[in-house]
Amino acid sequence: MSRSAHPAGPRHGDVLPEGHYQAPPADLNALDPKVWSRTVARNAEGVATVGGVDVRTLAAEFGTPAYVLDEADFRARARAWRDAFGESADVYYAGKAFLSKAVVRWLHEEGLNVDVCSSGELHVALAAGMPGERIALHGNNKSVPELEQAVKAGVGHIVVDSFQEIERLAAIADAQGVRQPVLIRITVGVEAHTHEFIATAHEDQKFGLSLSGGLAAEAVRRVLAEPALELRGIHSHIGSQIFDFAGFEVAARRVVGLLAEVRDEHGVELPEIDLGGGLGIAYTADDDPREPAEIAASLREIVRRECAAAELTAPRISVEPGRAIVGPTAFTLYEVGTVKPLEGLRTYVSVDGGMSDNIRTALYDAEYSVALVSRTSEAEPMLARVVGKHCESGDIVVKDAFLPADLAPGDLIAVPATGAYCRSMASNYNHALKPPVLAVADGAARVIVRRETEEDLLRLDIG
Ligand SMILES: Cc1ncc(COP(=O)(O)O)c(C=O)c1O
Ligand SMILES: N[C@@H](CCCC[NH3+])C(=O)O
Repeated sequence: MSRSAHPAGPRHGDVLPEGHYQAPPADLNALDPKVWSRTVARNAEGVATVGGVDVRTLAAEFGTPAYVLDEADFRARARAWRDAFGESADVYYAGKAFLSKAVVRWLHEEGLNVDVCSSGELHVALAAGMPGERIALHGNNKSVPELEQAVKAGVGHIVVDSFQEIERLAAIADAQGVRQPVLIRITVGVEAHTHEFIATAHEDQKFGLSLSGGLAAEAVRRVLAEPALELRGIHSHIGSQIFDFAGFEVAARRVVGLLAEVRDEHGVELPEIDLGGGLGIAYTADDDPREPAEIAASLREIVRRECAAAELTAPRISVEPGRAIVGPTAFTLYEVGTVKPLEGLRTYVSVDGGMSDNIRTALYDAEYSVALVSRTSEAEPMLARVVGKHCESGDIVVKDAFLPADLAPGDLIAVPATGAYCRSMASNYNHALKPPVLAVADGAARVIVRRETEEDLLRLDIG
C-alpha cells in the first residue's frame, strides 16, 4: 500500500490544532538502540528480531499482545548495577517494576537482592529460591500477616514507615523470638523533578517519616528502644523516572546528616543507608539516562564527602533500581486492528491491547515510541496515535508518534521500554486478559508468565 491508503491522515509539517509531537525520525525503519533492548535488530527480510527470534514467529506462536523480554539484556543490566556498586554495597532490584520467578532466578544468579512491597511479591521471590536474607520488605501499610511472613522468612531488613508499624513489628519479632533488622524510611523534603504521582520525598504525601518535622529522629528513638528490633540504617527514596541527579545529592546529604545526629544523640553509628531507586530510562530518543557506573561513582563520592565532613565512618550503601534494570529490556508486541485517519488531526491506530497492558500513558502522561516491526516500509511518515481497544477515550498507548503511512490491519507494531510498570500494573479492565511475558534468548523464546484465559476470569467469578 502507498501513502494514498490514508489520504486524510496528517503528515509531518502539518499544523496540528493542539499539543506537540516528536519530530519524525530520519529513518522510520531504524530501531534506535537508545530505546530498544540490546539484541533487537532487523533481519534480511526487514522483520525485527530479539534474541535471534523474529517477531512474526513470536506473534504466530504466542499471540499478541505480548511483552517480549530480552533475557541477555536484563542480565547485562543487572550485572552492570552489581559491578558498578561492587562488594561494599547492595543492589536490591525493585520487584514492583516487574517480578516473576524467572526474573528472580536471573537476579539471584547475577548477585542482586530483591526489594518487595507485598506478601504477593515476597511469595514469588521466595518461591523462586531467593534466600530470605537477600530480600527487603517495603510498604507504607504492611499488614500484620505480611510482617509475620517477612519475619518468618528471615528477610534481610524491613523498611519501617510509621510509628504504629514500629510497635507492630516489634511485637511480631518478639513473638517469633528474633531480633529483626530494620531501616527507617524518611522523607528528606526534596522536590524531585518528575510527575507528581511518582515523586515521594516531598512532605505532603503518604510515604516515610519527615526529617524536617522531627518524625525521623523520633522514629530512631522508638526503634532503638525496642529490644526486638535492630536499627541498621536510614532509607530515602525520592521518586521515580528522575534524570536530574541533584535530588539524590541533597537526599544523600540529608540522610548522612541524620546519621550524624543519631551518633550525637545516641552514641551509635548506623552502618547502612539506602538511597532507593528512581533512575530514569529512555522512553524516547529525547531521554538521556546515566550509566550505573557513573551513578554509583557519584553516590559513593557524595556519601564519602558528607561522612568525612561529619567525621562518620562511611556506611554501606544500598540502592533499589527497578525501572533502570527491567524497563529498557522489554517491548510490547501488538497487532494493528484498525487504522482511522482523522482529517487535519492524526491517524488513530488501534491495537489489540491498550490501557490494560500499559496504564502509564493514561496515568502519568508518559511518552513512548513505537515502530512497525513485522516489515519495513518506504512510505512517508504519518502522524499517529496508538490506542487500545478499551471503552475509554483516554485509552492511549503512544500519544504522538510517526508510523509509515501504508500501515494496515495485520501489521505488527511494538512499543519499546515497557519492561517496567506495565505488566506489573496491568488490569483486567473490560475483562481484558493480561498478556504473557515471553523471555527470548539465544534464538529461543519461552513463556515465563502465561497469558490469562477466560477460564481464569471465570474461576475468580464464583457468584
Ligand atoms: C521504595 C522504593 N524503592 C525503589 C523503587 C523503584 O523505583 P524505580 O523503578 O524508579 O527505580 C520505588 C518506586 O519508585 C520505591 O518506592
Ligand atoms: N509505577 C510508576 C512508578 C512508581 C514506582 C513505585 N514507587 C511508574 O510507572 O512510573
